[in-house]
Amino acid sequence: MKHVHLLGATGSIGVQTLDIIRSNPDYFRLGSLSFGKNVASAAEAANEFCPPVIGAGSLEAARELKHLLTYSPDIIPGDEGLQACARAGNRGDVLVNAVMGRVGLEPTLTAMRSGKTIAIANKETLVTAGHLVKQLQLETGVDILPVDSEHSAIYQCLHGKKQDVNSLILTASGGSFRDKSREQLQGVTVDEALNHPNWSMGAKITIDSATMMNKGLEVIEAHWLFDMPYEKIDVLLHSESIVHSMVEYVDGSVMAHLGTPDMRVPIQYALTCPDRMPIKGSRPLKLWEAGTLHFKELDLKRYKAFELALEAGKAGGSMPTVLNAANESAVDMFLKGNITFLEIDELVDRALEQHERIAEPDLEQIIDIDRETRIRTAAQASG
Ligand SMILES: NC(=O)C1=CN([C@@H]2O[C@H](COP(=O)(O)OP(=O)(O)OC[C@H]3O[C@@H](n4cnc5c(N)ncnc54)[C@H](OP(=O)(O)O)[C@@H]3O)[C@@H](O)[C@H]2O)C=CC1
Ligand SMILES: CC(=O)[C@@H](O)[C@H](O)COP(=O)(O)O
Ligand SMILES: [Mn+2]
Repeated sequence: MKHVHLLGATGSIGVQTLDIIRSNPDYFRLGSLSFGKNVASAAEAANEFCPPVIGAGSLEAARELKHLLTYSPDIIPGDEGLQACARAGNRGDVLVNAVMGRVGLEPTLTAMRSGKTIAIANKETLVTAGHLVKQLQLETGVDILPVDSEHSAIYQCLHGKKQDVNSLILTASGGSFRDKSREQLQGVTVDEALNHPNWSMGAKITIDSATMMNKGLEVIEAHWLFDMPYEKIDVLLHSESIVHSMVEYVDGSVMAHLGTPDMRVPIQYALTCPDRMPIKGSRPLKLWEAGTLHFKELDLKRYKAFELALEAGKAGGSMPTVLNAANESAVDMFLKGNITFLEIDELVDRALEQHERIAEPDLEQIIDIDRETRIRTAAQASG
């Protein structure tokens, strides 16, 4: 029996993780869950799985939840709630980090210190402080397993090997505006941006896919997860999202991972690997139904956010922290209708330009830089 602790249980990845736990009651038990604001969904999940520890986004959410529960778990509000989930249970348990944003950083570090395996969907944590996560992984020896579809694909293609690799090739769908030129992005709406061609995901990552920031964040994520220099990480446009990513080896062989776009596959693999289990309701890939698969080189001028992310990743130090904080802040403002789609890139660009790079920021510095960048980005948008 594997005990799973789930950060972000009410989100897109969280709900699909619960689906896997529900389908395999003999293999998995929920040790704790966290949620932000969605009290109704959290109550439903809690009453079904009865985890003894629950992290709530706020005191108000914690109070509301208590009235809806049919049992009496420990309910801890605020960031301390995420930390309580990260500490709950025993060494060897798994923490599925499916919370959105850099708020996932501290609980990841706490869960690692408490000896948990980390199944990480929360890419913002690795972008913000990849070097700290990596350092702690060396100290604790815990496993960090990818949930993000591209990274799960690469993990499976690498098959435990790191040598003899020419390059990691991440595929990118192109997002909701892939058929538009940069000029045509003037005046696009939030609803249009949220209309991803292949995946149904949370709002923030869907906007990141539309700007192509998502792929930039994923390159940085791959750098840390697979210990791979940026020169050996490529991105290829692939409109069908069937080839989830590839590894090219020194003899020219290319290993690819294929499947229908269904996040339950990488989520479950992170929980069962190296074993595999069937997934109820998941459609196996029929290549003849898919027909032709398309691949195209990425135009950096079209996807400015991707270029900014790549530069920040290569510059290292505190630059990726700034990239992520400015992007989270800008995407939030776009979703609220306060800035235009094209202003997202502009605000991230400005934040990076204004920042004086720190080579090896510690946790305290990272938290400060993250906070200051968000404040500055919001001020610049309204100024
Ligand atoms: N969705 C997908 O298919 C994929 C997602 N990812 C990554 O996984 C992560 C989650 O994405 P996704 O599931 O789409 O996101 P969602 O927006 O659907 O869900 C986010 C979850 O995090 C919670 N949350 C958000 N902000 C806070 C906060 N400040 N404090 C506590 N909890 C919070 C939300 O709670 P509530 O809703 O209750 O407010 C919700 O449970 C992201 O990092 C994303 O990049 C990676 C690959 C694919
Ligand atoms: C499902 C998943 O892993 C997302 O990160 C997905 O990759 C987004 O698609 P694109 O960023 O390629 O549009
Ligand atoms: Mn992805």
